[in-house]
Amino acid sequence: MLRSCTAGLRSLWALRGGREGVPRPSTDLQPAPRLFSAEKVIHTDCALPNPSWSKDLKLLFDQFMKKCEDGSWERLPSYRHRCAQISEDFKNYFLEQKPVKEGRLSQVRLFTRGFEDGLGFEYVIFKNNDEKRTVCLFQGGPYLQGVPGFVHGGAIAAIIDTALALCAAVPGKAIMTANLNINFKRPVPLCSVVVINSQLDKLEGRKLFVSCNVQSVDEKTVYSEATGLFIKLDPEKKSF
Ligand SMILES: CCCCC/C=C\C/C=C\CCCCCCCC(=O)SCCNC(=O)CCNC(=O)[C@H](O)C(C)(C)COP(=O)(O)OP(=O)(O)OC[C@H]1O[C@@H](n2cnc3c(N)ncnc32)[C@H](O)[C@@H]1OP(=O)(O)O
Repeated sequence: MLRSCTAGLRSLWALRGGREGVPRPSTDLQPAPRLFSAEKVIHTDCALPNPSWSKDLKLLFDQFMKKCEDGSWERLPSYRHRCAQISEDFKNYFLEQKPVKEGRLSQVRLFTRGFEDGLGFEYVIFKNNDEKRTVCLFQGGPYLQGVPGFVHGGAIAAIIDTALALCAAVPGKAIMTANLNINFKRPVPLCSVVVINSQLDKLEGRKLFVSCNVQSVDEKTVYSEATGLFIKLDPEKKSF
């Protein structure tokens, strides 16, 4: 399975010219890339199928897109580079936030979107606002290997953190992970597809308590279980 995955990815890499910044092939769902002249950054929604997606991932994606039709679920777009609104939300909380030199701004990438198609994190998150839960469909590519043949625990933690953050996210508010607890129960095979079901368990002042499980597509295997605590940042504390 791993061999076919890497062979497919090699031809994909060649197809894409094997270089950074090449936009994904367009699909009906994909918005036209926007080019910001100041930073020359292409904003492409990465939470859409690309040729590296396995049959399982595409099938599940289609099933969830159907659930979106009545408005109960929504697909959350995801961008490799800076998202203006999120930057705006966080800007209010950080004093003189210039951790990255102006010239390197175009290199900044969301960690989980920092790999070429199919090599790292391929995922899409769907949210049900009424039920306060999200479902993340995740395929961990060959660059995420830890123990041979399996996804690195740090990569699993990163995708869990992302899934939980988006479950806890409050529009227009900045939140950060304060605590993340993971029980790794079974190793996740590289290039397989797993489903991360997250839910908001409790809201207590600025604290958002969330939890999730990571399951196989057939729901027979529970790979991990996790809980997270996210804190809404306090504008009064503006001290970072
Ligand atoms: C997260 C982004 C979501 C945005 C989504 C929108 C669009 C999508 C775009 C991209 C998706 C990206 C998703 C990526 C997610 C990645 C998230 C991260 O990894 S964040 C990075 C890791 N986290 C940090 O670096 C945080 C470091 N810590 C802090 O900065 C601070 O500690 C704090 C968490 C900000 C809290 O500090 P603050 O001063 O504001 O709070 P208090 O200390 O006063 O605490 C308030 C309250 O909470 C309790 N608390 C705090 N920490 C803990 C803890 N670790 N365990 C338990 N309880 C804790 C504290 O006791 C207080 O409780 P009470 O009020 O009852 O006294």
